[in-house]
Amino acid sequence: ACSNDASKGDDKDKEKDGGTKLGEKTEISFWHAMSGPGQEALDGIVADFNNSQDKVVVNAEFQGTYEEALTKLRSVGGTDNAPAIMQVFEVGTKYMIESGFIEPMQTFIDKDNYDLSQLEENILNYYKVDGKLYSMPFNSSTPVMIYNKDAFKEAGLDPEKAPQTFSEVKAAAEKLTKKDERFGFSMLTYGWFFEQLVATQGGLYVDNDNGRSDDATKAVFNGEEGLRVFKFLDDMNKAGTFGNYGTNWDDIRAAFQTGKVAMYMDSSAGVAGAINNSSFDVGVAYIPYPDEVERQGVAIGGASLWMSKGIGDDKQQAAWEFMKFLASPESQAKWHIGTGYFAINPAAYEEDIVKKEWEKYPQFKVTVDQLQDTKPSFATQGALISVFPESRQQVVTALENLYQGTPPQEALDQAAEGTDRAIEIANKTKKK
Ligand SMILES: O=P(O)(O)OC[C@H](O)CO
Repeated sequence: ACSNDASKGDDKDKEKDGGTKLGEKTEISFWHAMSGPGQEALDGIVADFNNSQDKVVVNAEFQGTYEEALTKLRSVGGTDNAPAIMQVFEVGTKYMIESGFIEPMQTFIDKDNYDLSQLEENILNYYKVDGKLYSMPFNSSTPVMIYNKDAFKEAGLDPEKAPQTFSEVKAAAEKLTKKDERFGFSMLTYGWFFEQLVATQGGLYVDNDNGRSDDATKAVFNGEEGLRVFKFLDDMNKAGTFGNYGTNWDDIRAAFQTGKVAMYMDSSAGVAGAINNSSFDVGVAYIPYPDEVERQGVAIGGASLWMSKGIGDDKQQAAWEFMKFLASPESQAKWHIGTGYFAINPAAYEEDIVKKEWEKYPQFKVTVDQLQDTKPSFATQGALISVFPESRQQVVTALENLYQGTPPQEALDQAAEGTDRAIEIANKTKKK
């Protein structure tokens, strides 16, 4: 929670939550997990909001990665130390809904008659559960494949034509690999990319329509779609064309930007950084898919904003005002060009600053096209599981094991079994 001189000695104005009431002003805290260009852009928009009016002060506080931020939140959720607003990654959605410490966003949407139709439908579809919006979409991304166009030219590949299928990527990776100098392809050891490579084949992650028709009871990502992904990675790893940079985003991004890797998977939120920090031409492409299937598209990634329950009307109203400001076309235009995250409000794409940026960097538009080309289905809607963060960790371990030599099916099955156990425990606890 915040404190400053103006609030000292005025304890009766202190309300519980991450904020303090300062005379006429309501001060609230906003926990987020944005670093790098995301933090810079976010701080700018928060300052815009604070300067745009004199009733509310928002304090943006960085809490580490999505995983770290959620862990911290779990320890203070529902207490006086909880922030008024928290950013939680998309796979925390079901956990948050069931947490008991949030105020559903729908309450404010209904009260305010807020026009949801101004927001991107694909994004709302991800976050709507039983027709209700529990959190406010904010930073939405999809994965993309980013590549070094100069390296393509040098290897005799067409820099304007990125490889699309698994076999095309593998063949390009062969050509791009230079012993002791450069790997052809890489992917962060992160479950999100695996989830997306399964979804683009129309594959489900868990049963019950990806946990959307009923609570999931079982992982199904170890079927043929998941296996194709693990084999794809295994083939390149064995061929020496795959660079393993572990689990840290900064490491893989640095490897790309210093020319040690020619193609890699990133979030669309990594596009601005890749372009600005590389001394070569950067290409952005759709994520690859297996040759034998039809591409289905991608699921929404990123995070949404949640409001704490029990923090008093003033704080909640202040949080709602800020969320509406964030969703405006002006804020979303700044956010999109500063990061590569989508504009959750597509009217932002009509803003001059976006049009100019797209002319200069057509790479940004690829991310929007990929989302708009996506075929809606339970697969591309993304899975809903209360233990998703735990399941992701299982997939990380499976990928690590794969790179160490565990056969693809075996590595995958272990992750599926681990996920099943976590689901079973969660479902039992819920029933009690
Ligand atoms: O890095 P982001 O914000 O694009 O998010 C990626 C994943 O969706 C996080 O769960």
